[in-house]
Amino acid sequence: MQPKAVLIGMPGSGKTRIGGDAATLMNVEFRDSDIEIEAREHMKIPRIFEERGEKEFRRIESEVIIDDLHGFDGVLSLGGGAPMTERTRSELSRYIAAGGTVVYLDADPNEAIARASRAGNRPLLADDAARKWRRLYAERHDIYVDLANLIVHTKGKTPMQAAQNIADTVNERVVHVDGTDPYDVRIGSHVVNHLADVLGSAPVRIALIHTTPVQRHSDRVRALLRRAGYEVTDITIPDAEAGKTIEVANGIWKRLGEEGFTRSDAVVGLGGGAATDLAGFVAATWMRGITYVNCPTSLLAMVDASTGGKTGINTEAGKNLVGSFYTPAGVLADLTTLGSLPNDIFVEGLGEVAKSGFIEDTEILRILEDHAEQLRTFDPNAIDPELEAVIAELIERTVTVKSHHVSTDLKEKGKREFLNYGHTMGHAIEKLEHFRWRHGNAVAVGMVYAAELANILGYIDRDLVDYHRSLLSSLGLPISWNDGGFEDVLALMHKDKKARGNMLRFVVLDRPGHVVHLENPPADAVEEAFRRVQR
Ligand SMILES: NC(=O)c1ccc[n+]([C@@H]2O[C@H](COP(=O)([O-])OP(=O)(O)OC[C@H]3O[C@@H](n4cnc5c(N)ncnc54)[C@H](O)[C@@H]3O)[C@@H](O)[C@H]2O)c1
Ligand SMILES: O=C(O)C(=O)C[C@@H](O)[C@H](O)[C@H](O)COP(=O)(O)O
Repeated sequence: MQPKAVLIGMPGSGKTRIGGDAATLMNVEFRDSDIEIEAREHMKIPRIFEERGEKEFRRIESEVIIDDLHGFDGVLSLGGGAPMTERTRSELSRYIAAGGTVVYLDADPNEAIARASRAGNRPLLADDAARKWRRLYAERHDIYVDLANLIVHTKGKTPMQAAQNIADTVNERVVHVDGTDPYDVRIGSHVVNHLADVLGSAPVRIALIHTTPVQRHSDRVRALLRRAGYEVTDITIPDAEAGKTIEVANGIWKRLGEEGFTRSDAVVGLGGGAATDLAGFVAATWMRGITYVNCPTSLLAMVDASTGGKTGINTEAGKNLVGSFYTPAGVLADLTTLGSLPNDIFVEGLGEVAKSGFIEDTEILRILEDHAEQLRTFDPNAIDPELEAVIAELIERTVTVKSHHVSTDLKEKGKREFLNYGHTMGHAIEKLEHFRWRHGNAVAVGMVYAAELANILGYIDRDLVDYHRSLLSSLGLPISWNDGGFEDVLALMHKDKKARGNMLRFVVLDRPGHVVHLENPPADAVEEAFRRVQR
C-alpha cells in the first residue's frame, strides 16, 4: 500500500486545500503530515520546535512520513521542510520508483507568502515572514524540483483545477513500447497536455492532420501547440477511409513543401485510425521520415491503430497495401476525446479489444463479458468514472498486448502477424463493401471465420467458436456477412499481406489466449468456414 500522491511545496502553496480536493476527486482519504505529528506527539508544532528543537522535529516527521509511505493509500501532504531531511528524500525517491507521484506545488511567491502569513503556526516563518519565506524558497526550490516527478504551477489555477491536474496524472496509465525507437503510449484524461514534452524543442513547424468530426479536439491541440511556441499548419483531411488515399497524401506533401517543412519539423495525427494511419504515412515519407506523434480519438485508434508504426493508405489493389513501418515518437490517448465519439464507432473499436483478448490476454474477455451491456450502450454524453476506468483498463491491456507483439517484431516477420487475427477475411469484407463497413466490425466477422476454420481443422472445440459469437454479439458487433461471394473473398484473401506466393496463411487459435499460424489449409475447409459465417 502506498499513497496515490504526496504533495510537497512551500508553506502557503496550497498543499492542504489542493491535496484535499485531489483526494476528493480520487475518492480517497487526505492526510497532512503536520497534523499527524501533532496528534502523535500530543503537542503543537511550535512547541515541539521550542522544547525539543528542529533536529528532533525532523526525526519525528521522517518517521511519520515513512509510516504513511508504506501504510496509507490516499493523498498525503508534507510540511514544507520535510524534503530537506535526507532520509525523507530517499524514501520519497523509493516511493517514486515504486510508481508513486510526488507533486511539487510551485506557487506564486506573493500569493504563498500572503497565505502562509495568514495561517500562523509556522515556527520557521515567525517574525518577518516574507523575508524568511523567500530565503527558505531559495534553499528549497531546486530540491523540490529534483525530487518531484510532477510539478504543478498553481498561478492562475483554481485549487480545483490544480487538483484535477494531480488526479489526471495519478490516474494516467503508460504502456512502454520497446524496439529500436522506443516510445510511450499515455492513456488518461487530458494526456494531450504532454504533447509539447513528447515533441521536444527541435521542431519549429507542426503539421496537425485531422478530420472534421474531431475539429473541437484539434482546436484544443492547435491552441496548446501555439502556446508552446510551435508554428502550426492545420490540415483537414477527408473523413475515414476517404482520407487514406495517395491523392490526400500528395496534397499534404505539396503543402509541406510550400510551408518549408524540414527534417527537424513534425507531424501530429489526430483522429480515428484512418487519420493516424495517413498522418504516419505522410511523416514516414516526407524527406524519408520526420517525427510524428499520434493523438487517437476513437477507441479503435487508441487500442490499435495509433501504436505499432503501421502507417499506410488504401489503393485500388486493396486495403493498407501501401505503407511503411514507421514508429511514432509517442501516443497520447486522451480519454476526454471519447466524449464526442458516436456509439457505433465506439462499439466497432471493441472488435480489436476482443481480438487482443482472444489472442493473448483472456482477462480482457472477462472484462468485456462483465461490462458488455454498458459498453454496447456507450453514450459519449454519459461516461461515468466507473465506465471510464473500465475503458481505460481495456485500452491499457489491449495496447500492452500490441506492444508485446510489436516491440520485438516491428516489421511483422512472425509474431506480429498474430495481431492480424480475424483480419484475413476482415480486410476482404472491407474491400468488397467499398470501405463502408467499419474496420472493427469486419474484423469481428473475420474472427468468427477464423474460429470456424480452426474448429473445422480440429484446433479448437465448438464451445470456443460459440463463445466468439456470443461475446461479440453481446457487444453489438456483427458475427455474419451475407453480401458477397466466396470466390471474391478468396481472391482477396490471396492478396493478404500474410499470404506467401499462392499459399494462404491465417492466424488461428488453438486455445483461448493462444494463437498459431495456419498455412495452406485445405480448400474445402476455407470454403466451409465461409459458409458458416453466412448464417
Ligand atoms: N495502423 C494500424 O496498426 C491499424 C490498426 C487498426 C486499424 N487501423 C486502421 O484504422 C482505421 C479504422 O479506424 P477507426 O475505427 O478509428 O475509423 P476512422 O478513422 O474512420 O474513424 C471513424 C469515424 O469516427 C470519427 N471520430 C474519431 N474520433 C472521434 C471522436 N472522438 N469524436 C467524434 N468523431 C470521431 C472519425 O472522424 C470518423 O468519422 C482503418 O483504416 C484501419 O485500417 C490501423
Ligand atoms: O499492428 C498490426 O500488426 C496489426 O495487424 C493490427 C491490426 O489490428 C490492424 O488492423 C492493422 O491495420 C492491420 O494491418 P494490415 O497489415 O493487415 O493491413
